Amino acid sequence: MVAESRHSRMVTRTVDLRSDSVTKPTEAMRAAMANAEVDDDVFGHDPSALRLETEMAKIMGKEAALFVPSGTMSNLISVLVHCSIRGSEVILGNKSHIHIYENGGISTIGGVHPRSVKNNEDGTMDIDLIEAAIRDPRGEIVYPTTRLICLENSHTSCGGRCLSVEYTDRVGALAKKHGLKLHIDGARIFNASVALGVPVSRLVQDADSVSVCLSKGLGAPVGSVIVGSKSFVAKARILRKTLGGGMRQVGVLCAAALVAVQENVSKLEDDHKKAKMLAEGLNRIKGLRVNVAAVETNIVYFDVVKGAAEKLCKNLEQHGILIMQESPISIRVALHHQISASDVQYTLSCFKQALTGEVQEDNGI
Ligand SMILES: Cc1ncc(COP(=O)(O)O)c(C=O)c1O
Ligand SMILES: C[C@@H](O)[C@H](N)C(=O)O
Repeated sequence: MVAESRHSRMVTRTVDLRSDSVTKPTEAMRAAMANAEVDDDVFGHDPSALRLETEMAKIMGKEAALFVPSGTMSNLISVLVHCSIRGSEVILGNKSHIHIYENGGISTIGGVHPRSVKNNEDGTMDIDLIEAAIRDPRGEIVYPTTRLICLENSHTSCGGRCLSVEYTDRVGALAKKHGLKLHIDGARIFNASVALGVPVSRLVQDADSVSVCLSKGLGAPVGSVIVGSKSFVAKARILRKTLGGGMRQVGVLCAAALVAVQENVSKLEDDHKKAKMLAEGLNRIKGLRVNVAAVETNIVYFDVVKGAAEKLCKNLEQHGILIMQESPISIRVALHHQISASDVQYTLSCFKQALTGEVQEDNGI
């Protein structure tokens, strides 16, 4: 515990807003892990993995599903299955997680060429710019071959903004028109579904594959799931093994994930409300700038007007507030089911103290 100077409060709690990937397994998840029915999943016999995959395929409205150790691996496998022929190209957002935060794996491991299109502030890419990025087959002597379009919903780097079902359907229609496949990085697709009030299966209806993170807002300790057609998932299973992602008694993890899916989807709306509450509070603090209207789910980006984001993060850490610096002037916070309304109020008081010197006692409730 970091002792504060006598002019301010002792640190009374830790509020971890670095990401929604930081949650700890609940008691129910730990019990499920301890009692999980397991077998060898490489042989396709782990009953808890099969149960989770069956449930996720049903929820997402797809034929099949595959448990994968991480969202990065599930995106990589999905792109590589769709782009299995050398010289393939994928159209994706210039701010997409696949393009920015996955070590360029689709190229360095998969040999797939990325063709980035500018992301708008709302996470979309202009449909006409996507169509313009599709390679003309007549130029095959010099061009890669476009085989896939990737969307991200909700969009992490665009502040957790949601792609509408209408937009997704239009991109799906464009992909079909050109004989392309559509993959959705749905790390937070349940957040988008809840925020839009659209069933998750409808939101991904036109997608040939979806990567769903169980370890983000759903709160599972580990893992993602790929959903798609039976033939797609069969190929994904082989590639998962190739990449070293085939695991043995993985039911221990899948049992926790099943609890997460059953218990935490209903908590996402509350995460969004707390994110909005935090954004509104931060926007009232002199020295911070927040686009409150852009907060649609559990992620909030904001600017430190005087550009001292690193100093502010360090100051807040001394009060037990953990946040993610995005740039010299911007910060990101992500709400999750283990952040209470009281934590939000405590966080706001710590920001206020750090920026204005005003100290408020933490009443701890
Ligand atoms: C949109 C998006 N896709 C994929 C990932 C990768 O997930 P993982 O961290 O499990 O590899 C993340 C990480 O949070 C993400 O935000
Ligand atoms: C930082 C990023 O890679 C991670 N996916 C997150 O949103 O926390």
